[in-house]
Amino acid sequence: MTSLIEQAKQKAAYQAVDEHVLPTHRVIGVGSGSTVVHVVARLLQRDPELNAKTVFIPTSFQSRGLLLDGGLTVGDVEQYPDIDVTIDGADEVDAQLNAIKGGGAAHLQEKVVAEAAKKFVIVADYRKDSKVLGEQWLKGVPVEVVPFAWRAVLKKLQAQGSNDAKLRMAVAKAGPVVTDNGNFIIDAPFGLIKDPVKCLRDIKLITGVVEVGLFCNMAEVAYFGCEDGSVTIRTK
Ligand SMILES: O=C[C@H](O)[C@H](O)[C@H](O)COP(=O)(O)O
Repeated sequence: MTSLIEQAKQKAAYQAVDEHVLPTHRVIGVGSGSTVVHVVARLLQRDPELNAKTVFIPTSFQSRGLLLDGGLTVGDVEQYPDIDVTIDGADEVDAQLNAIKGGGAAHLQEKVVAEAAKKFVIVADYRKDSKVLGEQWLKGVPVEVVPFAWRAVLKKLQAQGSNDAKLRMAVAKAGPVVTDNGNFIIDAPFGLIKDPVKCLRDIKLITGVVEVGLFCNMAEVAYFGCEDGSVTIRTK
């Protein structure tokens, strides 16, 4: 039995692929996380001849694996800096389509692949749908940092008001989470983030920060799978 949450993720992902991945598209960005599993599943249901003419740009070790396991052709942004559309999950999305991402520590590559796309589409379940960031995602803003700078960055984040900022620790490994890019992650809660652009700028200006998991003014549309089986679409 698929859970309500899994069904919601699947509905949102399938509808977003159906409405935004067009037969004319040749380069598709694919985000990371558990909702994106359904995005790839839907891509694999397309006409195999169409998929054979398309290159898919992953955003993490995880999404690269999903694409390769499906027999799809993968590329990178160095080869394909012009992407037709990128579809990705999110940890939380506000009323203006700003998003927190990086719960899986993949937001650096995700942001590059989203910004390289003509259109950025978010897919999520109902738990991620908020008016203001910080309402439901309480773990904080994921901040990727250069390892040697982590303690200095942590102190700056605390000085910016994130008293509970913490280095993200690994689960099945002693020590910190190490990202696909060889960096560390600090999770920095800021309570309700009423001005995500300012929060993003302030954090990004700390030397040693590689990327911030705040995606502001990037998404054109978000698909939320709801508990009742419907899909809510929010556009800019
Ligand atoms: O780093 C991970 C990504 O930003 C994911 O897209 C985000 O955490 C959402 O993942 P999920 O679909 O598993 O909730």
